[in-house]
Amino acid sequence: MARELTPEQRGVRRDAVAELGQALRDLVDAAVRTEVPPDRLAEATRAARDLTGLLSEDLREVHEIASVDDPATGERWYSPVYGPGSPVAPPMVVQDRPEERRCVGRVTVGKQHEGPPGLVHGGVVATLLDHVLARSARAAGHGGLTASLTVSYRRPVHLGVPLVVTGELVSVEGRRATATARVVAEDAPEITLAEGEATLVALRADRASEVFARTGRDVGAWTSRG
Ligand SMILES: CCCCCCCCCC(=O)SCCNC(=O)CCNC(=O)[C@H](O)C(C)(C)COP(=O)(O)OP(=O)(O)OC[C@H]1O[C@@H](n2cnc3c(N)ncnc32)[C@H](O)[C@@H]1OP(=O)(O)O
Repeated sequence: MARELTPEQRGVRRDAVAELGQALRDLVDAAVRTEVPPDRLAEATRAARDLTGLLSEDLREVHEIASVDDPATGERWYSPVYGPGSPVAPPMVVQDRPEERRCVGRVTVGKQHEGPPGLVHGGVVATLLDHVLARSARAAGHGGLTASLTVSYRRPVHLGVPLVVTGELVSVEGRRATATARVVAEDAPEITLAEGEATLVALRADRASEVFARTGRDVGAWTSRG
């Protein structure tokens, strides 16, 4: 069952969700970096279980869209990439530039997303690329699901370094769009650390109704506009 909020209630809730999200990201960072003794870990475990109990007093079913989200535009407050409320999002801050068919993400990746020591996990790099690839197409009016994604890892991507992740819509043919993306360090933009290319396919309206039926909402953002 959808939980409808007035715009004012949604604004208040979004602020609270973002504050909790930041507190939880700080907690996750501390959890993966701590070297406190086992008795302090046990104490933290008890506190974490208490917190889970508090938040579990009212939970959404797994397909239910959050009351702070806007399914028509596709803004997700718990997105694992940019969601202000997500404890696992880096989070990337993304600016849409539809007039340039581009979007630009800024992010600094922390210890919880480490792969090789001191480096960002390759799957996380692919996730960041996937997001700006799909988003550059969406921002230009060609929303779709990622049908294929290729990633080339050119240089190691270090933790704790401000990154710029840029996606660009290259072409559109019917329901199919092609986009390219790259990751650079903010202070060395001429060196490509990783790059990606994706085919995004907009769902036919009848297929979208089927795919998103379990949300119980009208989800328009991944559907063909044609
Ligand atoms: C503001 C917030 C922004 C948020 C951004 C969110 C980013 C998230 C992006 C994702 O991660 S999406 C999640 C991962 N992707 C999926 O779950 C997709 C799963 N796959 C499918 O649902 C279907 O395979 C798909 C919708 C992609 C295609 O099914 P269709 O039945 O619509 O395809 P169809 O066979 O009719 O082909 C339509 C066109 O797409 C092309 N196509 C289909 N699959 C392809 C493929 N794998 N590679 C390349 N092209 C492909 C196909 O050739 C054809 O081209 P043409 O129209 O030119 O003939």
